[in-house]
Amino acid sequence: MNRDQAEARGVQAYYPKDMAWCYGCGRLNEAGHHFQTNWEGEETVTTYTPCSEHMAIPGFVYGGLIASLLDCHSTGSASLALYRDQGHELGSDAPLPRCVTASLKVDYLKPTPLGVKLIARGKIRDMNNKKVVVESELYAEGILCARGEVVAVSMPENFGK
Ligand SMILES: CCCCCCCCCCCC(=O)SCCNC(=O)CCNC(=O)[C@H](O)C(C)(C)COP(=O)(O)OP(=O)(O)OC[C@H]1O[C@@H](n2cnc3c(N)ncnc32)[C@H](O)[C@@H]1OP(=O)(O)O
Repeated sequence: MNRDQAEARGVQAYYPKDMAWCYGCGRLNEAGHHFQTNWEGEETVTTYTPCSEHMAIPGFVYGGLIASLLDCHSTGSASLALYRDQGHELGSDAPLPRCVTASLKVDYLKPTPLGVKLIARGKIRDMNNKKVVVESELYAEGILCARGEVVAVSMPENFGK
């Protein structure tokens, strides 16, 4: 895969197979959302168009879907940020940093309409070699509908053990 293809596909296209099953962003999870996150300048961006099954109230998106989008957008952003900090860009051979969610906060500011493209835009607010704080805004048709803050932490070798 070359650099242009990498930018089109997002960081999740590079997660190793055993890490590609997340319901939000795992490319191998057939039932999942397949979110894709990449750089746009100094921001990170993830887009998704919810359909009727993602409904909360007729016409409006379920908040849990928004939280999922901000969650995976942020862990993907954290991987991208640590990777760039290590001097790598998508498409290089070095292994990607693996990040999990330690904390997820969402503020729902306005009802989010169904059936239109949602755009999550993230900024790296704080970072060290094992923790990244990502602040994000979620827009629908140019309207700011939600804000998120995620603390993403490098996945320990003994994760789950
Ligand atoms: C390429 C493949 C990709 C692979 C990607 C995998 C697929 C995508 C995943 C999608 C997202 C998910 O759903 S992930 C699944 C949901 N999340 C989980 O199951 C995580 C469960 N929790 C844990 O395993 C653990 O609590 C960790 C790993 C999150 C933290 O472990 P720890 O042992 O406490 O970490 P520790 O070294 O002490 O802390 C490191 C830094 O993080 C801070 N910190 C720790 N926990 C928190 C917290 N809750 N809120 C705020 N900050 C925290 C500490 O203060 C410290 O900051 P400082 O002193 O350095 O400043």
